[in-house]
Amino acid sequence: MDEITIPRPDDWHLHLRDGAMMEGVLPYSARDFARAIIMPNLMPPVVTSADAQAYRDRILAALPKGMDFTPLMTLYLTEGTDAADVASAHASGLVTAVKLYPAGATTNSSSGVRDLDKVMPVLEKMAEIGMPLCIHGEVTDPSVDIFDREAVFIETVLDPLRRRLPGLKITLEHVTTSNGVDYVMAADANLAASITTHHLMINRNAILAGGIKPHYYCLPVAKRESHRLALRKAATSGDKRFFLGTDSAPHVDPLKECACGCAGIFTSINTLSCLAHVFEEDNALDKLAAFASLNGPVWYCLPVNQEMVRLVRRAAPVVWPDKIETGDGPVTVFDPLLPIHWEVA
Ligand SMILES: NC(=O)N[C@@H](CC(=O)O)C(=O)O
Ligand SMILES: [Zn+2]
Ligand SMILES: [Zn+2]
Repeated sequence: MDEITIPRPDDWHLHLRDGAMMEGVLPYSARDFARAIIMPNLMPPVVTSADAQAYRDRILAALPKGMDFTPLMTLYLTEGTDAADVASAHASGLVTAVKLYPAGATTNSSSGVRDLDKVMPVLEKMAEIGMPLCIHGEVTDPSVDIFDREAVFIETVLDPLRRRLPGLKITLEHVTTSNGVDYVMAADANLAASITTHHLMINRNAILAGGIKPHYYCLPVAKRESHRLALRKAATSGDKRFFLGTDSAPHVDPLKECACGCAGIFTSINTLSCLAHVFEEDNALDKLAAFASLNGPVWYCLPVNQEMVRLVRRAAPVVWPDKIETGDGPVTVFDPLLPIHWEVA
C-alpha cells in the first residue's frame, strides 16, 4: 500500500509549554492534529479553572491564522484542588480531564500529589460526573529502580485506586511496559492507555548504547526491547483501549545537553510519518486510524473528526530539520534512527 486515508488524528497527550516555546511548537501540532489534550505542567501549573481558561486563551492567541486546532484543557491535580471548581470546569466544557502527577515523578511535578487520601474527594466527584483522570504512572520512591517504576506504580498505586473507586475513568498515560499493556487489557472497564510515538520506535539502547544520548531521554524512560514489542502489539491491534498520545515534550537543547538533562522528546513534527512507518512494518496500516483517530474520541466521548487526511509513501525518505528554532532556543527533533518514507500529503 502506498497511501492511506484516515480521519484527521488527535493527540491525547501533548506539552505545548507557554510563551515563545509554545509559539514555536504549536504550528506543528496544529498542522497534523485536530485536537490535543494539553498537559498542565507549566511553571506554575494549570491548577484552577481560571488558570485553564487563561492558558486556553493564550494557546488560541498563538495559533497561526487559518489553522484549525482545538486545545482540550486539563487541570493539574494538587492536594489543594477544589472538587467544585473541577466539576464546574468540566460541566462548562472548558476542561476535559484532570492530570495526576505523583509529586516529583517528572518535569514540573513538584506540586503534584504525595498522599492520594488528600485528593479522594476530587476523585470521587470525578467518578460521579464521568470525568477522566490522566495519570503519569510512576512511583517516585528513590529505592525503586527507574526501569521498574511504572510496573510498581500499577501494583501499588493504580490497582488499589481502581479497587477503591471502580467508577473512576482512568487514562494510564504514556504506557511503556508489557506490565502496563497487560494490566489495561485485563481491566473490564474504565481504563485505557495512551502510547507515545517514540516508545513504539526506540528501546533503552537508544539512550545508552554507544554514548549517552540525551535526546532519547524521556519519562517514563524507554524500557528493554520486549516491552517495546508489547507496546507495538497493543497499538497495532486496534484495541479500543489504546490510542496515540505523543507526549511531545520540547525542551531547548541546552537543557537537554548538560550534566542533568531534562526528560522529554519533541515528536509533534514527525509523529504521523513515524506512525505510518510503524504500522506498515507490522502489516497493520488498516489499524492506524483506530490508534490515531478513532479510539481516543470514543474514550473521551467526543466525535471523530470529519475531515480526512492522506498519508503517502514516497520513494525517497522524508526529511525534517534536525532542530526547530523557537524564541526560547533550538529544540532537537526526534530522530527515529531509520529512513521514513511516509508523509502527510
Ligand atoms: N515525558 C517527559 O519526559 N517529559 C514531560 C513530562 C511527562 O510527560 O512526564 C515534560 O513535561 O517534559
Ligand atoms: Zn508524564
Ligand atoms: Zn507528558
